[in-house]
Amino acid sequence: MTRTPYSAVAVRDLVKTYRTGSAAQTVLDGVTLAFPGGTFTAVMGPSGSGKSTLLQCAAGLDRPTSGSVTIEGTELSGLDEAALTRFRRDRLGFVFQAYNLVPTLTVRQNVTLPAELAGRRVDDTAVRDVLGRLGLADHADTKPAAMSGGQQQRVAIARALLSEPAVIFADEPTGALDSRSAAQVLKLLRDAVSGAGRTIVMVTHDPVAASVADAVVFFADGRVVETVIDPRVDAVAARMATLGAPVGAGR
Ligand SMILES: Nc1ncnc2c1ncn2[C@@H]1O[C@H](COP(=O)(O)OP(=O)(O)OP(=O)(O)O)[C@@H](O)[C@H]1O
Repeated sequence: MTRTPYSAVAVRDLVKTYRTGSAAQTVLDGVTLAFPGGTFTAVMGPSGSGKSTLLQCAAGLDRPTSGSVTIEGTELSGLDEAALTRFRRDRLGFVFQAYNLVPTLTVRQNVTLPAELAGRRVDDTAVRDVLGRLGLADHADTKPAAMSGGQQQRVAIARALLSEPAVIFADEPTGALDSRSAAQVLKLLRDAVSGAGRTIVMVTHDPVAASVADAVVFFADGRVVETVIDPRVDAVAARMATLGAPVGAGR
């Protein structure tokens, strides 16, 4: 059966303006994008072009100045702060460059924390299954400080996957990793889309990471300049070069 594509995340006419004193900077300048359900999209562009701001607004971590964000049919501007926090916790997963693990908690405690905060029962079998799939079966009782960057990022992915989120937002998830760990992390994200039907939106500077996605959205000066479907590493690198971005920055 062919699945009908739908927009898991849709942003419309998104504008974000920052004011410092009397100066105003428009960081998102009327962005309209749809991220289809069950797909993996990379967002690329020069430093300062607005990628992280887009991700933060699309994920309900920041409010746009104007425009709308709809996730799985829910319009975020209609939610007050408490409802937005609940929505993020229940429906979204996050993976950041800085893994954001709690250092005093074990791997098992870290990955079950969002569910526990949400008052949901955590199924032990599901925890074991996810840790096993991510190659962390022997680390359930380890604390993050005793793990490599690649392992810590896999814990962050396990934490994101355990809540069975509709959408996973990732900001430079491989930015701090060596190429071997980065490849493992990208494969796990790819499998979450191809195997489990998750939707992923990932900001990256790395053409290799972007080539794992189904599509790349290129940003410049707060606007979408191009979308490439089935991206290849060389084509992505070439497009980034024309946008004046240093390719593979941060790696
Ligand atoms: N809270 C804030 N207050 C003021 N300006 C901000 C704030 N957050 C971001 N900016 C500005 O918005 C612009 C876009 O930032 P953003 O982080 O979205 O870019 P980016 O494309 O993700 O960059 P990078 O690739 O370097 O991470 C930058 O000029 C930044 O200084």
